[in-house]
Amino acid sequence: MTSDLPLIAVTSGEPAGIGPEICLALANTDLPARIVVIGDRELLAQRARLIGKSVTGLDTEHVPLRVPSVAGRLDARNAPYVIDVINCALQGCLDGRYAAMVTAPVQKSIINAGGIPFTGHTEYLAEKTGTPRVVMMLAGAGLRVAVATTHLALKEVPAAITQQELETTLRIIDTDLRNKFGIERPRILIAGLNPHAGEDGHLGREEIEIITPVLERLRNEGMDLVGPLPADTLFTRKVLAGSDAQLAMYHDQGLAVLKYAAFEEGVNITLGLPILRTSVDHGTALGLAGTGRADPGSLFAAVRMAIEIASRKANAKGN
Ligand SMILES: NC(=O)C1=CN([C@@H]2O[C@H](COP(=O)(O)OP(=O)(O)OC[C@H]3O[C@@H](n4cnc5c(N)ncnc54)[C@H](O)[C@@H]3O)[C@@H](O)[C@H]2O)C=CC1
Ligand SMILES: NCC(=O)COP(=O)(O)O
Repeated sequence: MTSDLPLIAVTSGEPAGIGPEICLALANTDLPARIVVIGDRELLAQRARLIGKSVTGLDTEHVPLRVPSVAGRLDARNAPYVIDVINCALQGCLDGRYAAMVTAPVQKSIINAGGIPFTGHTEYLAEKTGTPRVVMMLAGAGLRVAVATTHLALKEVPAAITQQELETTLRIIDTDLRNKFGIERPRILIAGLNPHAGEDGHLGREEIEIITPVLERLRNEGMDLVGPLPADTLFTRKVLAGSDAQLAMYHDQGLAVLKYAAFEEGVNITLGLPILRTSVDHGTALGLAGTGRADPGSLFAAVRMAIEIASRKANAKGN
């Protein structure tokens, strides 16, 4: 029955990017959900005409652009529009109208240029929902790569990895792998921060002073944690075998591997939020906007993951 299907909001993202046109691929799909694309209806129709597609069969919730948008050309005057779209989906999730929100990419720099401080959906949704700590995790090609720090200048990373932050991060990953992914006792591999995981303290002491004490504490509580492991070999097939997730210490340490292995099907999920949010793994690809050549594979994977988790949650409630 149609009414039993989860209602999923998809934000169309930066209007000048590929977000609006990859959302068009969600029209008339046979996915087990009702999909609602949030964005400016005329923008979606215009982008459809540009790439020879149609908006017929696409359910939408209209949020008006501030100024008309041209594919590939950023305009800071539309920064509040991008935020309106995210807020609309978030409010729908908080009200219980939407089972999940799936986000198309935004251009972080132009939101800031528009006068709105913004580092990413991850941090924005955490702040708006009053969640002190969330975790970014990207999944694809059999990997689930979480990061201990998100959008941070590299020189600020070591100071951000404290025992308390790391412990909270691992607890969130463990809890969400159980609750969202149905993994009974997740095995998590943890990367070191320094080359060779610090080489016994000769190449940095974060492994000895921060990471190892946290892992020992949480192992004593029963968590299945392996590490700290040298990051350069953590992602080799033999080391990965049997693991359910991998924790990198910073953005590019983990996400470069994930994107190499699974760019066309990668899904970004924010763990620890009171609502369910998944996302594409790619950015706004301005150079492709309006060409019709953008691959919607990651968006479909993000929608599928949202449906699976929402359905698992609904079934657990029903039991
Ligand atoms: N979830 C989000 O909102 C995300 C936003 N971004 C933002 O996107 C902007 C651009 O970031 P970049 O680093 O240039 O990464 P990007 O992912 O936009 O582009 C990297 C390369 O991948 C290609 N590409 C990206 N998506 C594609 C698709 N669906 N099909 C075919 N080819 C695709 C692009 O043409 C480019 O060659 C930045 O402002 C960044 O912050 C980046 C990642 C995620
Ligand atoms: N590289 C992943 C990324 O930048 C995603 O950011 P967010 O907007 O999901 O926080």
